Amino acid sequence: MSPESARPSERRATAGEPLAVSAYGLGVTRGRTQLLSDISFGVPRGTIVGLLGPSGCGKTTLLRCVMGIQGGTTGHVQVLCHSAGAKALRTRVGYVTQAPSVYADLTVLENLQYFSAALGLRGWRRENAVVRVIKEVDLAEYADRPVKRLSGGQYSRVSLAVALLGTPDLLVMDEPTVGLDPLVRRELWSVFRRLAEGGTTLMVSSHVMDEADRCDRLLLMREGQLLASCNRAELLAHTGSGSVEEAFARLVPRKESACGPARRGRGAALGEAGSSPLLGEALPEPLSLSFFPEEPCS
Ligand SMILES: Nc1ncnc2c1ncn2[C@@H]1O[C@H](COP(=O)(O)OP(=O)(O)OP(=O)(O)O)[C@@H](O)[C@H]1O
Repeated sequence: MSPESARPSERRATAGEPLAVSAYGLGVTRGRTQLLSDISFGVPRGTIVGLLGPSGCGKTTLLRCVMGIQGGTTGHVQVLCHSAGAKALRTRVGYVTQAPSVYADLTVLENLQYFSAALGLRGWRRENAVVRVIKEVDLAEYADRPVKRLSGGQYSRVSLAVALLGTPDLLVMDEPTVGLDPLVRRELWSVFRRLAEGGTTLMVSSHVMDEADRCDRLLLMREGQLLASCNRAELLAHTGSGSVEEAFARLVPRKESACGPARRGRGAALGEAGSSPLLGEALPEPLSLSFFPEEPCS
């Protein structure tokens, strides 16, 4: 895998192209706790969007909303022109959860055959899908090895291979690189970039801010709220920062965005400045840049 292939393209969506994911006024309440508040953003197709924020800020909850499996939600989430969780999305959206979702006692091949059968693939379609995903994640030489005898990075690639079986248009990944060493992380990001170049849209969560360098666009979160929705260059320019980590720190205490008011309207992050559900402190207006005219889904 070439390191060059892992470079973000800063790709921008073509005007008029429907977004892969759009969220408007998304909120999540569990019991008396508000986990997400008034989150709005758009994900252009064929891009890698990094969902970044500290542990516990709500990344998993937000990704579960995109998958349509989160309870207690308000607002709207559209995925590939369907409501999140719609039956039509089953083979079009892949989900890599934080917890391992493959069988440790089975080999790579057996896992892939099992999950492709569960997807309804039969005969040559199943065989083709298995061969394709093994190639996509570079696991051919480990195909006959039980998953429990793989390294952390190889294990993550098996989960990714399972998510790719249905040829998803959107891949949602919850901290896929957590706990992996820098070289393995780099390899995985090369796989993500290759997938994006092939047209797949990727939403990848991480609490490691330097992973932002690998993404086309960023969603920065804190305390259940969206701080920013823009690309890395815009974020750095508008906060006058040298790194995403510094930009994040600068955004948190601000009451107003230095780049002017966040845009409002379709496709913009619409969150209101207000009270943090978890800390009770005021959070700033979200920084919301470079939004695209969205073609309505027909
Ligand atoms: N069912 C629930 N009821 C109440 N609170 C919950 C529930 N599920 C999660 N939470 C809380 O919601 C907050 C957001 O959790 P979430 O798992 O989405 O965060 P995260 O950013 O993905 O964290 P991490 O990076 O550690 O995985 C946390 O404070 C968590 O304790």
